[in-house]
Amino acid sequence: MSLTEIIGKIKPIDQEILDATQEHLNSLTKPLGSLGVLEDIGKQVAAIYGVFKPELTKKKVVIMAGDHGVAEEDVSCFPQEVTYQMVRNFINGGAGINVLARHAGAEIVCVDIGVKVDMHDLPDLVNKKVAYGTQNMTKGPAMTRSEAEQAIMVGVEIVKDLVEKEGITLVAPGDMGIANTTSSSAIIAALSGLSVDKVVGRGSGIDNERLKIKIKAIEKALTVNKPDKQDGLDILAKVGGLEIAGMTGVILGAAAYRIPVIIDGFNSTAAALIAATIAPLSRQYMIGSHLSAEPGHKYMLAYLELQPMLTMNLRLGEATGSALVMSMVDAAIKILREMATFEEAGVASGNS
Ligand SMILES: Cc1cc2ncn([C@H]3O[C@H](COP(=O)(O)O)[C@@H](O)[C@H]3O)c2cc1C
Ligand SMILES: O=C(O)c1cccnc1
Repeated sequence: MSLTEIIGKIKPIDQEILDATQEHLNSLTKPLGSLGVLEDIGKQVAAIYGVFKPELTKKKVVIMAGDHGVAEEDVSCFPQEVTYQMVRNFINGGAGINVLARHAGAEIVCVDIGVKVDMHDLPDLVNKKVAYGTQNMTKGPAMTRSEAEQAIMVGVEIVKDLVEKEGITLVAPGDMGIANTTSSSAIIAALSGLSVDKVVGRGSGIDNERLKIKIKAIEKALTVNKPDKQDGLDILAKVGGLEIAGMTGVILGAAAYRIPVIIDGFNSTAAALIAATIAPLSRQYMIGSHLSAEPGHKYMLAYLELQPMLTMNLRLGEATGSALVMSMVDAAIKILREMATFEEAGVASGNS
């Protein structure tokens, strides 16, 4: 399937189910709207599935791992080897996301979409390598347009298989790629026109001196590549990353195959920005999770009109914030299925 076909497959969520679910929520034993965002999520999820009282979710975290050529500009405080070392950690079950996914009752799949080295000794790692890392975006495009498209399709195909073969009903894309906050900052700067110093942050924890280097690198990448803000694929190819492209594919795949997708922190929201630029309807399938400590994240969420449910100073990525809100999606569904109406419970309803 091509990217154009996938975009064409994305339809609006089911308005009739949305309205019927709203009516059902209004009939439950509570003041109107008093379960707030939980009601919004319940409605959205029902309308995504096109099912009045949906079943509980089968959840999957898809971690995309890729390296960044721009790492050679000294923009991160960790060496690039950490990308593949963390991949090993994901497979062995020891990373933050492994713990939080287990806590949420979700499974994990880890995909090598662009790590600089091969890891043939990890049979559980899904090998979908598009390239051995991106090029240094301060010197030219990070990827070709065709590589970016190929990496998006990796994410799409993975979600398609998970939906069709494993019956998953909820997905969260996660990231691993040293220096990827440099790319994500460039993406929001390119799209919003905000100055780089507003949207940049310390990523994995750089000091003031490196922060200046990082700002310069992003400014240079934008000047050298001149990404077209109307063209999501152009921005992605020029200043994005392979794992960001893979996450964009997971989001577009979720929208095409009609399951909700939880958007995590700075890097997965950068992927969501690209997805929404390429296919605006995909926005209807996104659920916000948390507000990252990375300062540019609030601009991304505002751009997408996504509401973060948690503010916990998380700044890890890997879909850790998404894993934390999975139980809220389950809770929203349980409200739809299990809560009594005024009539059933013999409770007098109010009048406004
Ligand atoms: C051990 C470790 C585990 C991580 N898991 C996610 N990230 C996150 O931090 C990195 C981005 O920060 P920067 O742009 O400053 O390099 C990415 O790998 C991202 O996935 C990690 C980073 C580290 C060091
Ligand atoms: O918010 C995130 O996802 C994030 C922030 C810093 C570093 N890596 C990821």
